[in-house]
Amino acid sequence: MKKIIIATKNKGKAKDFEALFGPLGYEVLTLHDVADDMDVEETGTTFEENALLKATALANRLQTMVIADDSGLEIDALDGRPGIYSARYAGEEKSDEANIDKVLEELKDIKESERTARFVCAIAVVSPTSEPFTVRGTCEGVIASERKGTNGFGYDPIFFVPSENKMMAELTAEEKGAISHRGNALQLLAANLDNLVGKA
Ligand SMILES: O=P(O)(O)OP(=O)(O)OP(=O)(O)OC[C@H]1O[C@@H](n2cnc3c(O)ncnc32)[C@H](O)[C@@H]1O
Ligand SMILES: [Mg+2]
Repeated sequence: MKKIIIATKNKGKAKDFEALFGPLGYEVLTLHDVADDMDVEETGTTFEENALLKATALANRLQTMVIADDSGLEIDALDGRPGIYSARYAGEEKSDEANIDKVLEELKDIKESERTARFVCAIAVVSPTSEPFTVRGTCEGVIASERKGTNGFGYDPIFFVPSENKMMAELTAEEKGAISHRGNALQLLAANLDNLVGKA
């Protein structure tokens, strides 16, 4: 089976990637499988820079092609926050629950029509034999005032997707992949994925 290595430790993200890559015939491996000790500091100022930092560190170590995803939630009423700080918005312990609580508190006086937001996902592809590059996907939505749904991860329980009339956390991984920022970014890669990975 063809393998794709993703420089992530986020199990929710890995599940999203499995739903996206599985049907294309790929087995998904993550940092937990190939370099459990690795922890790359996300010092970039954009999603793209951070995705490149994570992918480059692992590609250098393994000397093979890897991809990384840096993603987050941009809320218009918060001037784009939490943005690249989405994972650690409520503190370094990276708690999805605390992050959601913080966002809901900050938006408590904001009316629904002004709660627009988008998920952003930058995927970096880095290989020892070709130039690194990134693609970006987005997904527009509205921040709800309370949690609903148990699928997905991160901010999915408060992210309402108008096109589906559901919260992101109410979608199956497959349904999410069809409309999500991650799915949209991957669409841009899919055409030349086999060329990038080889047929191994
Ligand atoms: O860096 P890695 O190891 O990949 O894992 P991470 O969780 O730290 O990932 P990021 O640095 O890219 O931060 C992304 C954060 O943005 C949020 N996020 C990204 N994509 C999401 C999605 O599809 N659904 C809900 N929240 C998402 C969530 O809080 C993530 O922790
Ligand atoms: Mg991270």
